[in-house]
Amino acid sequence: MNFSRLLKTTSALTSRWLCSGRFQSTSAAAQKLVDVSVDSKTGVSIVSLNRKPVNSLSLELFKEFCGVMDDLESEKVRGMILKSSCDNVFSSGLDITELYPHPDEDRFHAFWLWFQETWIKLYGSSFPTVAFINGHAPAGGCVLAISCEYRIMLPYYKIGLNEAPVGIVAPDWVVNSLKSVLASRKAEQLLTSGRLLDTQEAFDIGLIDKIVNNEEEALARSEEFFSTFDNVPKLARALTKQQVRKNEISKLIKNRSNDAKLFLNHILRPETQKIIGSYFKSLKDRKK
Ligand SMILES: CCCCC/C=C\C/C=C\CC/C=C/CC(=O)SCCNC(=O)CCNC(=O)[C@H](O)C(C)(C)COP(=O)(O)OP(=O)(O)OC[C@H]1O[C@@H](n2cnc3c(N)ncnc32)[C@H](O)[C@@H]1OP(=O)(O)O
Repeated sequence: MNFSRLLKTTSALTSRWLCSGRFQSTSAAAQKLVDVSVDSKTGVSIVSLNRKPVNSLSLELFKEFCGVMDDLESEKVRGMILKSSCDNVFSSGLDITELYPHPDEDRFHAFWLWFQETWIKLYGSSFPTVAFINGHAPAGGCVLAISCEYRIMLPYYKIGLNEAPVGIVAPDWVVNSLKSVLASRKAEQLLTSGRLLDTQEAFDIGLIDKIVNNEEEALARSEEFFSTFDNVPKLARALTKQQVRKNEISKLIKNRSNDAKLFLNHILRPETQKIIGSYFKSLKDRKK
């Protein structure tokens, strides 16, 4: 089966969840969680995550984001820049309220499948992708950034995969995305320590590609990246990218339901609930 078909193929169980209209709240449908605009100078699409205050990643945001990715694929855009509309935060990662307290099993299953779907569409997109990390990008926020091809970040923010300190093990598709950016040893150090790096440290180890001081510079650096493909036929570029990334994507596509079940079981364990609960409480207490 060719890769484009594989990307569209999913198990019957998975498609039942992805296609069902369940968990579509009317207020969420009315509020735009993902904004899209086009840079008139360059023809590049700018996709801004817009779930205030910190772009925590909910089921509704994932669904809307996947719809945007489908539109960009069919419009055959020149490139995409992923950024945030929230002050100081690119994305604060998975919405912890999807995980705690004791989530509804059906909703969590759907949530996890849409998280996978987001990764598949972003990591496997045919067009070039840049993450403009214009704020903190912990955990799931970092996953979005490393799924893009190129990362540009503002100074003095934090990025990393801080799951281990809260007793969580990242799934292999997340680990492998990180290993597609960093050498295996660096990826292991980052994951096992769960340390969040500041912008300069992230640049020094190669987690990000450029540091910029403002959005104008970010757009200019993104344009330099996109223009490296100007003389490459679009289809050849897309197929080559997908050739490089297809093993990881195929592995997840074949294992989606199982991956979701594994995480559901893990999240529902009383010990995990307890750890996430105290972590969430500490987040809330910080401001008191
Ligand atoms: C923790 C359990 C993890 C379970 C994961 C399971 C499997 C995963 C394995 C790997 C795959 C990748 C998945 C990763 C998991 C995650 O993404 S879990 C989320 C982890 N995120 C974080 O640890 C970041 C937490 N947030 C912060 O550190 C800060 O909020 C910030 C991003 C640095 C911003 O700081 P700022 O001062 O600007 O804002 P506040 O802290 O005041 O936040 C405002 C408001 O928003 C609430 N909030 C923040 N983050 C989240 C979140 N991720 N989910 C839900 N709510 C969040 C915060 O509590 C404040 O609420 P208020 O006090 O009621 O106003």
